[in-house]
Amino acid sequence: MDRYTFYQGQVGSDEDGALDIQSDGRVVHCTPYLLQLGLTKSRTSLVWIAGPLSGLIIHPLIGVIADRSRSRWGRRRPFMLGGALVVAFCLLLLGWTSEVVGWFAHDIEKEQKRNYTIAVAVLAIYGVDFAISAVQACCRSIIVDTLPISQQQLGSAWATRMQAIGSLIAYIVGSMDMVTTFGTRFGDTQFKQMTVVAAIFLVAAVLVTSYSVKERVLIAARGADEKNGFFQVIAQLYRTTMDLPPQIQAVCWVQFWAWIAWFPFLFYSTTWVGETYFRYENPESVAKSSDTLGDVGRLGSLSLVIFSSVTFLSSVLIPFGVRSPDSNSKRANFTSRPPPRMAALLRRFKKIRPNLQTVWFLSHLVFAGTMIFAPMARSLKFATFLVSVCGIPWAISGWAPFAFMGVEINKLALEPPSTPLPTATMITSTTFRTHGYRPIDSVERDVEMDVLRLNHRTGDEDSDDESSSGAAAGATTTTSDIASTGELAGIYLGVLNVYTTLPQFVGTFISWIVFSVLEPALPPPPENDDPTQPIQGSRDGTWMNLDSDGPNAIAVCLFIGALSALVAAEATRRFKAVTAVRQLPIYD
Ligand SMILES: OC[C@H]1O[C@H](O[C@H]2O[C@H](CO)[C@@H](O)[C@H](O)[C@H]2O)[C@H](O)[C@@H](O)[C@@H]1O
Repeated sequence: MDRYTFYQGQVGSDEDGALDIQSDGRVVHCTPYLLQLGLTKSRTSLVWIAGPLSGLIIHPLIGVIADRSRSRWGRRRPFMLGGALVVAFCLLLLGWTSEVVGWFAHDIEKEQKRNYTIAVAVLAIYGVDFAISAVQACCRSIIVDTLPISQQQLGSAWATRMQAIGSLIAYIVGSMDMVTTFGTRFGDTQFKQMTVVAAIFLVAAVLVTSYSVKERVLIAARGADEKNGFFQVIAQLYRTTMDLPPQIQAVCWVQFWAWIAWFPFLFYSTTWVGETYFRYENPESVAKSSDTLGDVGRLGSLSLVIFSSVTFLSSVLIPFGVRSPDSNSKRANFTSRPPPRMAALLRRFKKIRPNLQTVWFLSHLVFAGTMIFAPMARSLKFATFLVSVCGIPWAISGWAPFAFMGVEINKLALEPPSTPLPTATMITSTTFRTHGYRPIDSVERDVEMDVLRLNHRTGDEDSDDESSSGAAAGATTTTSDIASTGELAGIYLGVLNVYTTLPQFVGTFISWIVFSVLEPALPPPPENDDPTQPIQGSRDGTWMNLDSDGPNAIAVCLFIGALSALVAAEATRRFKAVTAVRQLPIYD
């Protein structure tokens, strides 16, 4: 990997790491917090629907709006920064909800104050989720926008690495006793301090990215005559979703089936690991424990730490052993000159390296082959082992679809439009680092000189100076050698996110059916009358099925997920069949 990829890939994905700190933290720590504020357990699920809802609505909407944005600060940065500030504000509001409500509502009844506090906390969570979707949409698009096609795979791999680091930091921060370590300067509870850490990480990462990444200013987009109103945006989204290019459609379908597979794993694996221990290995310990729910969580958390570590290691190591989707390019094949003895070995290794489609295909099989054993797990060790192995396919599933989308989206910008469009895409680059932002009128003055050559630049040119670019018009080049414009990155990644979030609703529905059929008599874990006290597990285990001979609903959900992963594998195989490195003519 060269400096360019490292730099752009890493900073372009830094905020993904920060995102994961906040999103993992919210799942592990927010539910007890909301319960403590007095929200009933059944209603917490209505709160967590904010995640998929925002991904379904906000991610694609911001994608389209940012694609069309002609801001002098670039198309993605204003949304990233604005979104990050809203997230930071909402996170702090979430941490200090009781205090904030106390400032505004003095003379009201305790019960009413409690209701206001819950309402503000829930609003803050929705604020976090909706704003984070905007940040997520833009930080994913900026990778597609800025990296050349040949480096899309590496850029996505770095994003996955940063996410994995973010998850690990979240677990470490969450397991530290922060109040004892740092005192009460940043809040008098662990939860408050975690919101401060998450807010600082996110804003810092977005600032670093905004400062470092060269973003292009859009001067006039294809179809620039179209209005930018709400209905036009929705119409464009609808048209694009209904008329996806086949390659992108194929990636979206893989994602759809893969997320039906991942949904039960991501939502229930922690509980499943803990439950396996109490149900099959040591049922007597339920009677001894005064906090079964907490014990289940602790056992599950350990498995998640191992899972995250495996994900991190896989995301660091696996990309070295995988051929890029556009391995024809000079850049994709570039490696620094190794010592002669190593050279032959490396050449042989490069020849046998599988490509990304194969690795993605195998990752679904590994997930399926692992989770198919879930109904047979009878010990904590085996359940933890199964969860840990899934860290490998999880690393690949966070990387492969975005790498393919990055390549395909940028190839699209190079293809001749099927219908003549009113204006050309005109984008010029701008950066904080080298010369700061130019006023928009000066940008407009030199548009014609440098902008129209954008699609002709080769991926090997890092320079800001676009006038030095240009293959001869009419020549033929491989798509991989061409720099990206990411013209429609926002909208296509938004559509991919629709295919990521819809299966989460399907997954919720499947789980609901399975739980209703297999464990209908079980009440939910008991709620606590005193919200300031930790949740107590039931001594007789009534919320947990301790019948070791009966069907295990979570394991069945995981098994269904494994079957869906097999469908995802087949969809990946088909995608592989239609993927071929194309030779595109360069056109003016
Ligand atoms: O429904 C919750 C969220 O689900 C997706 O995000 C999660 O998966 C991503 C990998 O595809 C990962 O990058 C992210 O950190 C996870 O939270 C979806 O992309 C989100 O829009 C949605 O809110």
